[in-house]
Amino acid sequence: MTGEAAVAAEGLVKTRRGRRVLDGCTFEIPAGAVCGVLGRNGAGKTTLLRVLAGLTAPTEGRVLVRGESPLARTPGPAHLGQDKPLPGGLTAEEVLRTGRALNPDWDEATARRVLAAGDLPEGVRVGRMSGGQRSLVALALTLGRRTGVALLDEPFADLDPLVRHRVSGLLMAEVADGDLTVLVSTHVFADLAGLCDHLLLLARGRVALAGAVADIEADHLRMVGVADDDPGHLDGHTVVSDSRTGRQVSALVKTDGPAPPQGWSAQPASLEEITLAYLAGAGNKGERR
Ligand SMILES: Nc1ncnc2c1ncn2[C@@H]1O[C@H](COP(=O)(O)OP(=O)(O)OP(=O)(O)O)[C@@H](O)[C@H]1O
Repeated sequence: MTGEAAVAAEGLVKTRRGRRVLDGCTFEIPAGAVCGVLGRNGAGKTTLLRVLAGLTAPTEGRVLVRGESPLARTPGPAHLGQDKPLPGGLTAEEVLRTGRALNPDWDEATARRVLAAGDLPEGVRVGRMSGGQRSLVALALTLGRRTGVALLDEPFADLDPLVRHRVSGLLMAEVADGDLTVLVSTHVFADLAGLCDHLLLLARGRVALAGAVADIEADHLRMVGVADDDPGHLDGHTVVSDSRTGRQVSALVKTDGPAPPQGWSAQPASLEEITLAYLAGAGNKGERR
């Protein structure tokens, strides 16, 4: 594990009630990346983001955020949890004032840009806001904390489409402008498309796929051909997931060579196709890879 990555994990295990909910995760995310964290329900995304935020310690292995253990960093990385706790009696303005008072490296301009994405009514207390409006205030409070790494757990879940679009644009601008790395978990593929240049896919607490989106796209193909048996490998290409109609097989493969096998056609696969193939493949072919 190099200290140069913005976020890194090595052999990370987290057990809950004796069960390994993170099971040997190793990955590195470079500075300046926007990394989508994907996985099925219960895959371990929230647990991973909480470990990276320093809110809970690894059971085994270690994580580094900007070269340090998040447990040793004060303040820890900016983290937006799914519960988004906020004092219901404060207005958005008062929440930002509190953020400013508590954080020496407070970034008022960014916090205000996030709030402005939602056209919030003035003077309304957080407790009387809609769910989406409250989420936006929580996101403003999180991104106002200039810690270099933002860990966002389903930040878009209850934002309307226009606010999602604006917040995505704002995140990309923040990353392009400065020294920020973002990890963002979501179940909605459309939230990630265009926003993320890196991907971390978790399946049952393990890293199923990680890396730069461009590399992942370059490394996978959709191959179609005829086969009698389920293909585990196609001339060295590793089958991630396949489906069959009669004898015709359509396989999503991690390509290890330039040419498809004789009689098979190959075409590029979209990131969504690749991700879905890994999610499907992890359920029934995990041992084969
Ligand atoms: N405090 C806890 N005590 C016991 N088990 C827990 C606890 N927190 C999480 N888990 C378990 O850890 C596993 C991973 O949970 P986690 O919330 O990290 O998944 P997730 O990928 O974020 O899921 P979702 O997409 O549904 O939010 C689940 O099986 C969950 O039941």
